[in-house]
Amino acid sequence: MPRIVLSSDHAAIALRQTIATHIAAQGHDVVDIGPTTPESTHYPKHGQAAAERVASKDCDLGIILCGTGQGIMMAANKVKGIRCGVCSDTFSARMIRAHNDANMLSLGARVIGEGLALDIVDAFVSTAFEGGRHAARVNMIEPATD
Ligand SMILES: O=C(CO)[C@H](O)[C@H](O)[C@H](O)COP(=O)(O)O
Repeated sequence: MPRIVLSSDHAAIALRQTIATHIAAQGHDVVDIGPTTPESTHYPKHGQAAAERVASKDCDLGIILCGTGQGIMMAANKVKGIRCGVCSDTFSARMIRAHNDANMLSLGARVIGEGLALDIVDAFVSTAFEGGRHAARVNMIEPATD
């Protein structure tokens, strides 16, 4: 089971906590780095903090949320080694794993409801990268450093 880091800004605390409970019940090792209090905060620092957990390989995957999912995704993708996509449908959630080897998923808590969010999360965490022809393309996004 992958170890999964979660983070959000103030716009998505309740949905993030629901997702954390959901994937923990599936047996995933969940690292929820908050925040837990509802004060307004700044999505870039939360996106970057989660991305650094994934980039350092402390965690295998990351799930981040803000109001739209867009700003926190932009921040996460600035961290070397991160491939993060915003998803509002399950097909995209499967494809960003299968074809793009995305290691982070971003969700918009003001865009989608809880049921769809959990389905998207399930699609993301249960899909493996297909490799093959997709590997060369993913390598063009960012050359491997290992
Ligand atoms: O959606 C967002 C960025 O893409 C974030 O949730 C922002 O925090 C949002 O824009 C904040 O809006 P708010 O009116 O300050 O809650």
